[in-house]
Amino acid sequence: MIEIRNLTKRFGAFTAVKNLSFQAAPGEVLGFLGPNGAGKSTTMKMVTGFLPPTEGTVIVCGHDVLEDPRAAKARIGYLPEGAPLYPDMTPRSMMKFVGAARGMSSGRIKERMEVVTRLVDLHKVLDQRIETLSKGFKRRVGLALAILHDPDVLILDEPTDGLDPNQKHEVRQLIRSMAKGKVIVLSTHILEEVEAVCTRAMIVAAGQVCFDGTPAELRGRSRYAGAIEVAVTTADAEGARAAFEALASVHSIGDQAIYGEETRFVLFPVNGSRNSLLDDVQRISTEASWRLASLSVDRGRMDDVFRTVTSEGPQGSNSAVQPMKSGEVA
Ligand SMILES: Nc1ncnc2c1ncn2[C@@H]1O[C@H](COP(=O)(O)OP(=O)(O)OP(=O)(O)O)[C@@H](O)[C@H]1O
Repeated sequence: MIEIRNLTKRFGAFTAVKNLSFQAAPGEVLGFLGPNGAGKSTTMKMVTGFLPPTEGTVIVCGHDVLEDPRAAKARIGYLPEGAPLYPDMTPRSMMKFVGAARGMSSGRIKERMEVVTRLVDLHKVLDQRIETLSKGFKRRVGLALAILHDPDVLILDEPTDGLDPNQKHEVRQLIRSMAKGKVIVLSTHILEEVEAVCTRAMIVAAGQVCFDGTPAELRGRSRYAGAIEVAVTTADAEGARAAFEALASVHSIGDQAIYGEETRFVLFPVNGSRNSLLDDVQRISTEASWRLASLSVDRGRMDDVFRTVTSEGPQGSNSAVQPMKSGEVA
């Protein structure tokens, strides 16, 4: 369990993190999102005891990071941004070095190295100099070092940054496989990553929490959540649009875009009438001279809600997101 109370960090006159409070329990994978400079790394450094807060308290598994740093740090595994490593060492020698620095016995280091090497799949490169490894393997070495002492809390600063899609997939799988019984906090700029890996999403902007909920709740805040996307042949677009506009279940028509032979519309339903809108669209398409090429319900768009949430400011000060009227520009 980690508990963060009223955490603040000031650099001179600039406040990077403002009065941040949250708790995370074992089993939670908390995705920390936010624009550049939001204060994510600064928060992670304070949680791991690498940076003293200006104000506030961090409790890790019952230990105050400032008052009892050794006990707290023994429970934390930290993958810093960029995963700094010693380029001349090999993964094997670096694991031994870090294990010894953490006060682990040689027997325990050996036992954990076997487990960790298997977990992050390092066998092939165990004795290769780190500077000659690919980015993906370097990140795996960073993860191996972070989990070597089997910590209860894992703090991962942009764990998939700079990795190719396959490597991202592997690291995400690894994080998910480690989540049971641990608290994992990871920062990322990739909204899909939060859905793929996290049980909880927290968005910070200008050092303050703007959103705290599940990834599904985050997506659900999008004005597109529940909107209906339809496609018709471009030659029929004008007639179809007029028919959609005439429906009582349509609140407004959003983006209209041409993709090859097809034109797609986003139809926003009048509050509470998504099912009627679905029925209406299907009915008029069978009655009309044109046919639907596709019809789908939008689950909400992460990038859209991220923009809205981060521009609205701290949690509690924001209002519900409303669909726009026809003709308004997204
Ligand atoms: N040592 C420092 N001295 C002065 N300002 C700092 C220091 N460290 C961070 N900052 C500032 O604090 C703010 C928050 O930085 P931080 O690195 O925590 O942001 P971030 O959310 O992790 O950003 P990114 O997504 O770009 O990694 C930034 O404006 C940064 O310039």
